[in-house]
Amino acid sequence: MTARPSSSAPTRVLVLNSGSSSVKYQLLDMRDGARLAVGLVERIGEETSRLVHTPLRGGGEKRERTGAVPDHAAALKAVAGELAADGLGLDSPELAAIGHRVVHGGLRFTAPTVIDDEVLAEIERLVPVAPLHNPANLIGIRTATALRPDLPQVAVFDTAFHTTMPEYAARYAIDVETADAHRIRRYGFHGTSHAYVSRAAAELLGKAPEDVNVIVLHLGNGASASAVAGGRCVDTSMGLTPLEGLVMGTRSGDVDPAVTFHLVRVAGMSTDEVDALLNKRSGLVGLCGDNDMREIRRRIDEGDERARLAFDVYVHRLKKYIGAYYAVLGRVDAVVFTAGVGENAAPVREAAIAGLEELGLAVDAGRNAVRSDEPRLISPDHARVAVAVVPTDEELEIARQTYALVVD
Ligand SMILES: Nc1ncnc2c1ncn2[C@@H]1O[C@H](COP(=O)(O)OP(=O)(O)O)[C@@H](O)[C@H]1O
Ligand SMILES: CC(=O)OP(=O)(O)O
Ligand SMILES: [Mg+2]
Repeated sequence: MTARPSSSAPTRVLVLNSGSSSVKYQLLDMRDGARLAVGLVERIGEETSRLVHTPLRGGGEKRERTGAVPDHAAALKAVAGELAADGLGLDSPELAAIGHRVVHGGLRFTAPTVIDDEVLAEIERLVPVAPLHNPANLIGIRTATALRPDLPQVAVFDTAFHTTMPEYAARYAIDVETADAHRIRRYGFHGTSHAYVSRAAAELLGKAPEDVNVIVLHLGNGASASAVAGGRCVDTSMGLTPLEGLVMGTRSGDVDPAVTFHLVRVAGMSTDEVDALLNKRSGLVGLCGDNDMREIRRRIDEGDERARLAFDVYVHRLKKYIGAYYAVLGRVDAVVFTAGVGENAAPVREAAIAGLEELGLAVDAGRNAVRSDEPRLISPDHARVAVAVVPTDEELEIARQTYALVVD
């Protein structure tokens, strides 16, 4: 920990990571970074919502509840109730702040920020460029503020880490005046994860972050790649919104922009319908009906051709970005896999690196098969470029940034 308060000051931080249909949360004690409770509410808005709450201190039992949770506000109230039942409630005087993941911070927010009405208004203004995420983040902030109006509420932005990108990487090749008038540029997302994982990868290599160049592949439901040179992001695959780049669970990633005009002009779809198609009915789910890589692997093992094609499209895109960012960086020290798919799906890692021996990249089958929560190398000994798996921890990183801001 960078900052240490006086012995009587509150030391706990609650982190809320509100996604489009889920809320993940962690309560941490920042004296040592220990997690006191973790949990998630998923499938918010459906009949089959599920809350899983795990207290790690205080002796409470892990609990799972199912049944409709209608919206994010209800989800957060349920979370507050679970924490209170373990004596870890939001009314605790030990709570120093609440840290919120905010997906889009535009050009203005390049660092963690204490939220006031004006910051809230700016996050709201950015809703059109993060339509699946910023509305959920706003509900999280408003609900938490209503429960503890006296506490600092801190926003930690997905976009912040990417603000170091050079202008030629951030700019789209469209008319400059139009782009500037509407603030159209590459912003990039998952930055908290890319920052945390690139630093942890340097540590795994026994080097300072300033001395290493890494390609980070964050493969969760949303997925993005980044090229990080000496600790600074120099390019990333997501753009104005979290729709561009890699193939994702339900999002298309890169498509010819003219696909949109074609669907509007020729297929007669509305703009909102195309938006929903590309964000919610594309990617793995659009290709084969499933967005969970576990299910896709199971279907492939049964000989399912559509699942095979979905996997191949996913891996092909990933391989293209590895090659592109290799070229952008010039020298690569490590290619690092993280998030749900990256940490768990050995066949994705194997297939993405296969055939890249000329680039000094290879995966050792035995190492790749190991399951672990620890950062680890999966490349063979003496490989020119390391290939690694580094579990991400966006919540810990958000807690650290939140706490550092409020104790100073
Ligand atoms: N054991 C596993 N094998 C393959 N894929 C997995 C495994 N566990 C999780 N995943 C994948 O990880 C995805 C979720 O990743 P996660 O990083 O938790 O996403 P998000 O934070 O965007 O909700 C799941 O949809 C699934 O595809
Ligand atoms: C920005 C983004 O895509 O986030 P998530 O992976 O949580 O959907
Ligand atoms: Mg995630």
